[in-house]
Amino acid sequence: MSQPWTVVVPVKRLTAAKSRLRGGVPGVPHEELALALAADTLDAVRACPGVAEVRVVTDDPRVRAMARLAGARVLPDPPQAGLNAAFRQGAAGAGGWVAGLTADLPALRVAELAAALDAVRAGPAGVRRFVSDAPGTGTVLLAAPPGVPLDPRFGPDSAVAHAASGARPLAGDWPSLRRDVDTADDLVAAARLGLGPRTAALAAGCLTG
Ligand SMILES: Nc1nc2c(ncn2[C@@H]2O[C@H](COP(=O)(O)OP(=O)(O)OP(=O)(O)O)[C@@H](O)[C@H]2O)c(=O)[nH]1
Ligand SMILES: C=C(OP(=O)(O)O)C(=O)O
Repeated sequence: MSQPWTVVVPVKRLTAAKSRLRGGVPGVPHEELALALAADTLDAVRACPGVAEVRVVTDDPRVRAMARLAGARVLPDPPQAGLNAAFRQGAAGAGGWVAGLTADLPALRVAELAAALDAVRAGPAGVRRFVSDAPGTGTVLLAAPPGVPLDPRFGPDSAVAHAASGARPLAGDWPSLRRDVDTADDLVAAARLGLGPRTAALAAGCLTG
């Protein structure tokens, strides 16, 4: 069997996470919602064939507990260093195939993640690959083959930044993987695809649109 994947999932402190979503879903406590988005994302990653290890990088005690229950290994955030440093921390020493995934994919289908990871393996040797988000400007997944540093460039316009750094986009039809949730409208779009159980239990009845 070919080498399995390590998937790195950074999660911001819940008090600061998903600030663009804050107040966007009336009646739903914001930190519970941010936690549910991450929990549903992690459940899909854990269930994905070929994923041997999930590493959650966080400083948040509730996220830490949730991630451990979900079977992930938890690493601390490098102090004040931000998202790309969190990805680097998580990827350090992984050895084999490594993917970085955002934690805001509550509609994520296991089969779509598996298909994306398979497409990375089937592609050109030695090349980093990424999956852009639904609008095409951001990144939801960045993957590196064994021996190639992940070299994350997440942040504003990260699709362009990843391409400029030599990573190549993956073109698959993976709506649930590309549906990251930054705003209330994004959550409505994710609900149309089908939310994971944690997010659905909290928010499904509170969404309009
Ligand atoms: N560990 C860690 N994770 C981060 C950090 N910044 C962002 N993330 C995570 O990276 C992923 C993508 O980030 P964003 O989509 O910008 O999420 P966010 O920063 O919570 O959202 P906004 O506050 O609205 O920008 C999410 O899973 C965040 O939880 C960080 O400094 N440390
Ligand atoms: C973190 C990213 O963006 P957003 O916050 O828009 O999801 C990104 O796409 O790299």
